[in-house]
Amino acid sequence: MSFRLQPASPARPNRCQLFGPGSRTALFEKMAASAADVINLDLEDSVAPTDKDIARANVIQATHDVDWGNKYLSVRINGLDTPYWYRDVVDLLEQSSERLDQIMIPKVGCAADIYAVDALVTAIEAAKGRKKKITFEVIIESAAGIAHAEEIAASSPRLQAMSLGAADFAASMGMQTTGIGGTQDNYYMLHGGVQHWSDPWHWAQAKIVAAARTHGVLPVDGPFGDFSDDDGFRAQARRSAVLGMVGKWAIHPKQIALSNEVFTPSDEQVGEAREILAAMETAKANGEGATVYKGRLVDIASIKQAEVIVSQFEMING
Ligand SMILES: CCC(=O)SCCNC(=O)CCNC(=O)[C@H](O)C(C)(C)COP(=O)(O)OP(=O)(O)OC[C@H]1O[C@@H](n2cnc3c(N)ncnc32)[C@H](O)[C@@H]1OP(=O)(O)O
Ligand SMILES: O=CC(=O)O
Ligand SMILES: [Mg+2]
Repeated sequence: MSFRLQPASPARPNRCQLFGPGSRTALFEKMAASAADVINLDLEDSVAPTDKDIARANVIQATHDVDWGNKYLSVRINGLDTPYWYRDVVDLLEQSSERLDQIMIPKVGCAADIYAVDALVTAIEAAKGRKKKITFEVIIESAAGIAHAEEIAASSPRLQAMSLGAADFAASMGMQTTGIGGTQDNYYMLHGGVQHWSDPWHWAQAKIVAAARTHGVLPVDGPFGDFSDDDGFRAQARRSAVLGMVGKWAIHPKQIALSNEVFTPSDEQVGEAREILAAMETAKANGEGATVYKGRLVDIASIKQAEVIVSQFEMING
């Protein structure tokens, strides 16, 4: 381990982030009643330019009127390349209730983007005497964003989560696809004349996980567009979970249960992790750093691996 210890990530469940357009107020109560851990009310790409003002007003009103229960409540503002974002921040910070937890900043390309939003948020919080410090989450969804993922992850103590936005990412990278996440037909290797599909999102996810974990930020997988494809969603989410991501977006309510299922360690995983911890307790009592569990090596690193699973499970189950 480096002299500088890896900071802990925020200890709150983030298995599913449910999105809904700020212009569709009829969805707000349904979102609040859902089983998602995080709610993302959107002012950005699911809202038409003509509806930006009304969506902003709706979302602010909903921070006062809707009972969001124990949800982590986040609002996605517009990108810093638009004329809308400053008004989003000013109105949200001046007019929303203290129920607002977080702002999601899309299309982040460098640490200075976060600095600019942080400066504005900090000034308004002070001016309005807001008691709760708003947290940030970012979307990495451009070539610049992925190139600068680490400096972005380090950019502000407000930053809690970093998502991969597969749709804008694909566009920015010039990827030849209209798919939002998931298997891409043309991304395969040939072996003995047989096609083997690979995962074009993998390297970006891995880069986000490393950047986020280095700075104590939660890495999150973004949208999976085909909400008719439960198995495809599950497969993508399972790969993300194995890579170290803590959750995934839902762009339709039917994806919530799938996400919660994948990002909650199963009884079997937790049972095995606890057995490994017990095996290592016995090893320690015997003065050993390594031992055998079910025919395989476990050692002091295995304790940390097992603790990841047990602590995820315990955090989710209170
Ligand atoms: C891709 C890049 C990104 O930026 S993704 C993030 C931004 N996008 C979004 O926020 C889109 C979020 N999703 C939606 O707007 C809708 O779910 C879309 C995909 C348009 C589908 O809506 P709709 O045609 O109403 O779906 P449906 O008839 O199958 O709905 C079934 C029941 O579920 C409800 N529902 C729908 N969407 C949500 C939602 N996001 N949150 C909570 N509830 C939702 C519908 O109202 C419907 O309810 P009911 O059964 O009639 O009571
Ligand atoms: O904002 C999300 C995306 O996939 O683009
Ligand atoms: Mg996007």
